[in-house]
Amino acid sequence: MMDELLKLSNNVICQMMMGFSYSATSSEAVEAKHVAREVTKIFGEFNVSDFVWFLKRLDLQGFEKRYKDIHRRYDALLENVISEREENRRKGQGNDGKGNDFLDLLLDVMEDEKAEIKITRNHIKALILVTIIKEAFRLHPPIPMIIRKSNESVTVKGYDIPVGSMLFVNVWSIGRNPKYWESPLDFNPNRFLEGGTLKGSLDVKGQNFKLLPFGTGRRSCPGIGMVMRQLPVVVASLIQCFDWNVNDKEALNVDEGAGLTVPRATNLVFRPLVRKNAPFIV
Ligand code: HEM
Repeated sequence: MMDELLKLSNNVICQMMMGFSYSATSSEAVEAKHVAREVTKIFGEFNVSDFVWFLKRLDLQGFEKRYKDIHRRYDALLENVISEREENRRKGQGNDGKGNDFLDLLLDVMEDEKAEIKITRNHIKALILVTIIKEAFRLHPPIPMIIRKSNESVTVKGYDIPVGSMLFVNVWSIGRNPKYWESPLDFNPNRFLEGGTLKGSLDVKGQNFKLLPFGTGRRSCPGIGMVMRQLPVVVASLIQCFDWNVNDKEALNVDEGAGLTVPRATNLVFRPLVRKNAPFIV
């Protein structure tokens, strides 16, 4: 995923991470780094209330207070990004107020009273965090095949599948199939906003069979909730704290080699340099 982001090569976190440009101040960079660290920390901590049933309603370790605090601080960072763009749109700076990038597109929909589906600021905050991630999962699902065994004989589209057959569902190929995706090889997070609205917006929870990075059904990935919360934070931190220099342009080739976990065809070797306005290492 990093290599897709690097293709868009820009030093500004939001341009790469979220598909729009925004220059974080150094205090925002520090705050983003602290929030990211707190999220990764809290995920790994043992919560006694998860294991002792009669303690379930008691928050003995103060997790709830911390979750709320992280949420508030995260929200404040995103709020800055959105309100600065709204201010620029009002002043007519940078663009003509019509969707130039992903954030403009979302604001256009939010401001459009006639839009078929209403979106709020909270929708925008959620969307700017997950939509790039979804597109990377479509093109490069970390687990390219899901496997099932038929428990009865069935016929699917004229193919007889006897009971007990091993079935391999090629998630990687579905994500690149032009029958389901327009220009499937283009990296384009906007595709998750069909026609500039949220209509038909896909999630990755296994209900939309053309996008199955976490599988589907009873055996789908139980880690999905954790991944979809942590991944944006981890990727954002890596991008925000470092400039990623690459000497060999060939290393940016995103082709994949053979293997169960879709390894890269060419090794990706970076030289990370700490960014001046984000002087902390995650
Ligand atoms: C980018 C991160 C991840 C991806 C793309 C991913 C994807 C998948 C996929 C495709 C499956 C098979 C689903 C199916 O057969 O329908 C799976 C299963 C599973 N995943 Fe993940 N996973 C990720 C992270 C995690 C994490 C963080 C955890 C644990 C905290 C986890 C735990 C599991 C387990 C236990 C299964 C087996 C479920 C079962 O067989 O019932 N995964 N994952």
